[in-house]
Amino acid sequence: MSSTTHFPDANHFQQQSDEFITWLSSLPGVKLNPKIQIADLRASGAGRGVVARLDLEEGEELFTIPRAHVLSVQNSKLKGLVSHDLEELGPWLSLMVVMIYEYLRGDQSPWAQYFRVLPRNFDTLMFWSPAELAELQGSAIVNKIGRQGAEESILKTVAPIVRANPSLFPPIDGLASFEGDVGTQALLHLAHTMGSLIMAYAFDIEKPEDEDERDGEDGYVSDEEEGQSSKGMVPLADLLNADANRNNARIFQEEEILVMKAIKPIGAGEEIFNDYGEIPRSDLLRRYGYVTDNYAPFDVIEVSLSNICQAAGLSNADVELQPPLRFLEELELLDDGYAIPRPSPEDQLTDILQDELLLLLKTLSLSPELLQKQMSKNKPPKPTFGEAEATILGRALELNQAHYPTTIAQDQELLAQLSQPAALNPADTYMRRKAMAIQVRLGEKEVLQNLFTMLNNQISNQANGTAAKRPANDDHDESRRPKAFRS
Ligand SMILES: C[S@@+](CC[C@H](N)C(=O)[O-])C[C@H]1O[C@@H](n2cnc3c(N)ncnc32)[C@H](O)[C@@H]1O
Repeated sequence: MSSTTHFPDANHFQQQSDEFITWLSSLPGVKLNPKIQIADLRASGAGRGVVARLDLEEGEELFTIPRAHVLSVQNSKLKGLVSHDLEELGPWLSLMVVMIYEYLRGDQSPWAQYFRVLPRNFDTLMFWSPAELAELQGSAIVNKIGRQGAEESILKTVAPIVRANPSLFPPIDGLASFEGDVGTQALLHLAHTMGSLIMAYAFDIEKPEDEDERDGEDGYVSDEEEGQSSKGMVPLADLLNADANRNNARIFQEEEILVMKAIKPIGAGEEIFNDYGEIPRSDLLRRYGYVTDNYAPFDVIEVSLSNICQAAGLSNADVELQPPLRFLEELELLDDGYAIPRPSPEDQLTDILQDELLLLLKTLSLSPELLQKQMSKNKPPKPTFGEAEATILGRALELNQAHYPTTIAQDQELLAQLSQPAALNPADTYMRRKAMAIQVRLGEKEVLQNLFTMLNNQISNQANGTAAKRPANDDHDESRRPKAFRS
């Protein structure tokens, strides 16, 4: 969400938008379609956005920004002023250093007007207090925030450059330097601000032949970032909000320019939306600090390896100690956790369970003799999904569910209370974040509930099938049947 509390000098919000557009229009090569305008969407918690003033046709150009005006490592003069090779830091941290530099230059920066429209406070999970994060208890997202890792990277790579060049990075807020505890905290805060802007606003700037995509990451730095295209802040393009499948515009990266075009007809008064991707609400909250119901179809739950092992009766999930795990690890088919998406009504369980998860469940269901046989062949078993596998998965999901302190009904009631206009004051950070956390955990519990229903159906269908085939004198023990999974 972005309301008044997120922006510097929020009393001059409209004036800043106007000055930003005046500045941007004055830059050589920039083209702005007069049919669009920046809108103040703070009342709906969406900060600034771009709306159509008049009807726009599919394919119509909304604006053009030459690559030279992108706030990036390539375009900032910092790279010529420091002895470090900034690009070696990777796309995230190099842009972070450049943004700290440009921000600290104040009015001297070519992007000064741009910084004035960017928020300074965020609802991304990096900034949540332990009490706020407790509202997400049970969700795997809490383990993906990566604050500690981000701070280690900042202190290891960004801080030495900043501290070695005090004339380029003058300390702020009356500080003597970015050294010592206070200086370090100020630098970390600045770095987190820029890191969060990069996470929620930056584009991957492609070399013309690359693909356009925003990548996944923990903290601000992904493991796979080497060799990626660079990141850049694209003025105006990043004022477009997004709302799942409501996207009606897209950026096209050409040789010298970046062009935002309508990809559908857009009516006068409609908001112009970019596409941030099919992101579960947990991850949307982590990266962008907001949620909307339209992202609910992309919700996922994540079942951990340790819950699956516990559900299968293993005493621990230690790869060295558990032969089925060691076997899969050696085949490079073992993960720490497995995401399961929200099923749509037409999905079968096996449509939505990843192959690696099916394989793990199957392997854990094998008798010691059959496991030994597979191991001697050095081949994974065929990942069929029967009653034994469904039972392990169901138990693992029950363990997942037990981590949430509230029920679906309680969450629904809390959310209804918080949705009352009197209860939701945008200036009340805790309540705003709590409302978003409830939507995330409620969505995950709904996914669990759907999965329990599907598992119960699968188990009873299989049991009925087996019963139909069973001879009349069969002494099958009913008590060994799995109990129905309760949501
Ligand atoms: C790329 S920026 C878009 C411009 C932003 N609204 C602003 O005022 O600076 C992304 C941020 O916009 C906000 N945002 C984007 N789409 C939104 C939506 N549909 N509803 C609420 N907030 C949204 C979130 O705070 C997100 O981190």
